[in-house]
Amino acid sequence: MTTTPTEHSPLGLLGGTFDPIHLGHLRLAEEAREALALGAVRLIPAGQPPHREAPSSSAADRLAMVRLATAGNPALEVDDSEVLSSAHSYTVPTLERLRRELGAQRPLVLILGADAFAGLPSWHRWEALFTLAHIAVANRPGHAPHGRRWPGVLSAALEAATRTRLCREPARLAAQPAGLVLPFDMTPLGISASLIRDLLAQGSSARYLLPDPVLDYIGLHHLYRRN
Ligand SMILES: Nc1ncnc2c1ncn2[C@@H]1O[C@H](COP(=O)(O)OP(=O)(O)OP(=O)(O)O)[C@@H](O)[C@H]1O
Ligand SMILES: O=C(O)c1ccc[n+]([C@@H]2O[C@H](COP(=O)([O-])O)[C@@H](O)[C@H]2O)c1
Repeated sequence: MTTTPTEHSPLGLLGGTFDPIHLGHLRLAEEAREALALGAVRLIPAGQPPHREAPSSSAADRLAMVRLATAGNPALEVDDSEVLSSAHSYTVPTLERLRRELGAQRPLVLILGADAFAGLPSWHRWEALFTLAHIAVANRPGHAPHGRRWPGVLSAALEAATRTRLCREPARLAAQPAGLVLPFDMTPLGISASLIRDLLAQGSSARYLLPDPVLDYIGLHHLYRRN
């Protein structure tokens, strides 16, 4: 049985550097929304992402591309708070702000690819994430193993934090505001922003890896060219 999402349904949160946004991100948001009966998914472009080099394109360009990619889909919202801030984009303070905005009871679901999930123990105040949101983890080709293969593969700290929270039934996400970890399967897409940046830097086509309006924006603004 499928449930119709309402404004009280769990809200999905998809953070990313989005340098640039691509179809892997959009299918991740769409498939999470559908599989987990989310009311909407809020995309949160990072301003200054921690734990990686500064993005190639500016915050303003990455935000503009996220807006172009999500235009016309009311189920995809854009949160510009991180990208407009000069502070490092740490996820726990962002979730604390969303909790103040949305209240203590609204189920929030942080959506991560398997690679991002595997790196969680290096995040700022990472254990607080579980008190603020559920975490939904999607498979990603070429990255950390997924779901049933987690035991013995995740770091000991992450496995210990996950063990008692592991959940296989999406309907449970709506019954509490935070605290569950749910692996889910999406169409495997071997698309990454770095692949797209590399293709564009060498003058190759990136068409059909990202939405046409985003590719047009990249061309118009001469982004990701080697020179
Ligand atoms: N093809 C994909 N399949 C599943 N998850 C993805 C995919 N691409 C990105 N994600 C997830 O989206 C989130 C944001 O990713 P990010 O903006 O860093 O994109 P990226 O393609 O990984 O970028 P880069 O190649 O620059 O590292 C992360 O949780 C990441 O795991
Ligand atoms: O809070 C942290 O310490 C932290 C460390 C690494 C990544 N994140 C967030 O995870 C999301 C995906 O990061 P990235 O680097 O894969 O684009 C993005 O929203 C980042 O702000 C957050």
